[in-house]
Parts: sequence; C-alpha cells; structure tokens
Amino acid sequence: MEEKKKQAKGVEDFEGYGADPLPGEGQFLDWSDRLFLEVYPEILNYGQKNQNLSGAFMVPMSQVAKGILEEYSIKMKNVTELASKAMAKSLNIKENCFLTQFAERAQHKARFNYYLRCQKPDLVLGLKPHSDVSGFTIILMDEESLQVLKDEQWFTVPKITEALLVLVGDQMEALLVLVGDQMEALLVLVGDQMEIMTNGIFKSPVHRVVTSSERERISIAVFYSPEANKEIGPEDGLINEETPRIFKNVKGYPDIYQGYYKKGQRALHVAKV
Ligand SMILES: O=C(O)CCC(=O)C(=O)O
Ligand SMILES: [Fe+2]
Repeated sequence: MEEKKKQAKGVEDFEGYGADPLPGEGQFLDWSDRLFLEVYPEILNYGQKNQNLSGAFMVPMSQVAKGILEEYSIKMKNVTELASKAMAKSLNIKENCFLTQFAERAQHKARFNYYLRCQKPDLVLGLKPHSDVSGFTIILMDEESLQVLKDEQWFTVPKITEALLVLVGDQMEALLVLVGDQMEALLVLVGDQMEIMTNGIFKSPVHRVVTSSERERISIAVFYSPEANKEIGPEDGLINEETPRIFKNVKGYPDIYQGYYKKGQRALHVAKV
C-alpha cells in the first residue's frame, strides 16, 4: 500500500496510477484502482519519460512489464486495424475509411482496472454508468460484471471463451473476427466517436461495472481514438436521402466529453445536427 501511494498521480490528473479525477458535485467515486497510460503514439517515448519520472509516466515499470505492455500494445494495434476494416466492410463502405478518419497518429490509451472486493455491492459501483469517448474500446476481462444498458435494463456481458471479438452495439450483435492464434476473448465496445462516424448506425452503449463481495476482478481496456485534434464526421457513404446526416463534423470531441463525464452526463447530443 505504501509503495502504491508513492506512485499515485495527483487527484486532478487523468493519466497515471490512482482513482479517476474527483467527480463533480453529487457524483460518487468509483470502487476501482486503476492505471491509465497512453500507449500509442506515446509508447515510443516511454523509456525517456519514465527516466524523468514526470507527469503520467511516474509509474516506474520493470523491463519485463514494459516488454509485456509493448507486446500487448502492438497486438492491440493490429486488432484495432482489423476491427476498423471489419466494421467498414459490414456497412458496405470502403475498407480503409475509418482508418483514414482515425489517421496515422491514432491514439491508444490503456486502462488497467482492478476492482476490489466490496462489502456493499448493492450500494457501490466499480465504474459508474458512462459511454466511452473512444472510437471503440477493446476489453479483456477475467470475470463478468460489465453491464450494458438496453431499453432501460442492465444486461451483464457474458464472458465468452470461444469467440474472439464481439461487437456490442445497440443490438448486442456478435461480429466474429479471428485474431492471430490467440484464443482469449476480447470485447469490442463501440464508443461515441464511432457512433458519429457511422452516422448513428453503430451505437455507443451506456455501460457500468458492478462490484462483488465475493471476488475481485481485473480488466484491461484499450481505448482507440482518432488522432488528437482531428476533425471526424459521418462517412459520406452512409449518408443518403433515406438516411440523412444526423451528426455534424466535430473537432476536439474528447474535451467536450470530459466536461459532461465529470457531471455523470452524456455528451453525444452536442454533435447532433
Ligand atoms: O472493466 C470493464 O470491463 C469496463 C471498463 C470500462 O468501461 C472503461 O474503462 O471505460
Ligand atoms: Fe467504459
């Protein structure tokens, strides 16, 4: 515990080790311990930043841990490319169109969540209801507890061992994609920016994590987002007379999102036409 405290980030910082920044008035803290790191494109600078022990990279990592993080990040980069293409294909639009919107310096941020056992699981959440700001998020989990809101009801996302990639949209459809020879189940959760780029066809679901008094849980979420300050918008190929544009082109959406997230609110309406 002492060692953990030494590495903790400031209460206002987002990146680094510790709880999320203090939420706005009337909001609760989440029952989780997490490490949040930008891995792409920043991973290339990781060693340097680590030596300086500044900002988000105050968490010293062993060479082994750094190696694993690098390897995982490279694999995740492949998965995001594969999933971006699969999503475009499923919509009958150009395979590379989403990759072009995410652009060369697309961001990958990894969040390592550790949800401790909780004495009052009926009163405390591991993560409050939210939608992700990302284009999409790839989640690896060891236990169930992630829930998605549909028709005002919470559904627990099952832990699947056979499937490799599952897309949870509004319809909880499954999209199976083969990722190398790895048999770990990965979940792809659509984020707000993909809802904008697909003109609302893929929905960014509201989700939360519940706690348990019996078991702890670990998950790794990799948030894949367009390059910083890149304007994004609905794909031309998805707009026609029958399905008119419902979202504007937007720039700097993550900043707008953060303001609403702190208040426990969604931000997507600001991008509506
Ligand atoms: O722990 C999980 O399964 C989900 C985490 C999540 O929703 C997030 O980090 O945004
Ligand atoms: Fe999330």
